[in-house]
Amino acid sequence: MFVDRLISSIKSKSNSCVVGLDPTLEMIPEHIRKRHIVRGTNKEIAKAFWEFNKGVIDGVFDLAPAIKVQVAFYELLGLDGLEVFYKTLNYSKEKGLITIADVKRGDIGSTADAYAKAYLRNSDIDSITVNPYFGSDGLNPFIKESIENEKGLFILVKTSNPSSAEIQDLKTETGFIYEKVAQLVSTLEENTTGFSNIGTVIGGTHPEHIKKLRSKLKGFILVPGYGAQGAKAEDISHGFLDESLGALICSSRSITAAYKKYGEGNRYQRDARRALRNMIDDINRHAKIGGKTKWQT
Ligand SMILES: O=C(O)c1cc(=O)[nH]c(=O)n1[C@@H]1O[C@H](COP(=O)(O)O)[C@@H](O)[C@H]1O
Repeated sequence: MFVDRLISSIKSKSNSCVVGLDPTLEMIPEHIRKRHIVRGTNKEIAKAFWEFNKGVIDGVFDLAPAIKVQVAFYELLGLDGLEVFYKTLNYSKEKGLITIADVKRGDIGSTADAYAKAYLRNSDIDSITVNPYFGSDGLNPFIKESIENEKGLFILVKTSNPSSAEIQDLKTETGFIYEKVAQLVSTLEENTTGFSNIGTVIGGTHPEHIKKLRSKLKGFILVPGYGAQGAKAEDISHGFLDESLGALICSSRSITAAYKKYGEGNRYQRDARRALRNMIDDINRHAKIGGKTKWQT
């Protein structure tokens, strides 16, 4: 089961922090840009992204339990970028990391079925993010493929961005829209004992939402927003249950571009590692259960 693999990775690394690999040209250190980019073609930029990603993975794989790769940054470079997307997932798997392909897919049943098969039958992908806006017939193909392939899902419930309230916080007669989504997810999880393979996404920028929903959800909550978007460890702590499990805290730019804060581009691996260590210490200090911190780092 996906969730067993995830928990085992979290326990072996003693933390729940996820590194996001969302490269942009501006993020790539000078020495890597110089090596690959002459004319600025997609092929050249893709080569630079690959060297950068590989370097970050080499710098953090023994600390982080999981990696999240957001597909948009690779789609931007067409086929050359997509090749790097899949190579990055493959290399992360080789390094023993749980992989989250952040693809945020969702559609009518037949199309959702194709999306679900495309990602959940890929052996380098352990889990994906899913958009629930199509309702249960759009979600069912993802559930089916996740069960058949023992993969995980993270379904968007309350996103981290400021305007998420425009739709997700709208009130219906029987509750807020985000609550309806959480309810729908919990019906999909009905028959599970322990943690479910079907998780959710709730932004760390919305601690009250995490607090309100944690006990109603059986899966892990993927919590983006720590670092660049301003979510704090204390905000996120509501996502943890017994044994400091239940939340996966994700940060992308604050880890991969840490060298811009700490020092030189040619030390980006060391600086990504340092930023991740700081994040782990900070999150673990707040992952308290009954006043006790489970993990000492
Ligand atoms: O599903 C996600 O990962 C996600 C959901 C959400 O509500 N907010 C959010 O920021 N994300 C993703 O999390 C990452 C955040 O990146 P940083 O702000 O650089 O840490 C990006 O890949 C976003 O696409």
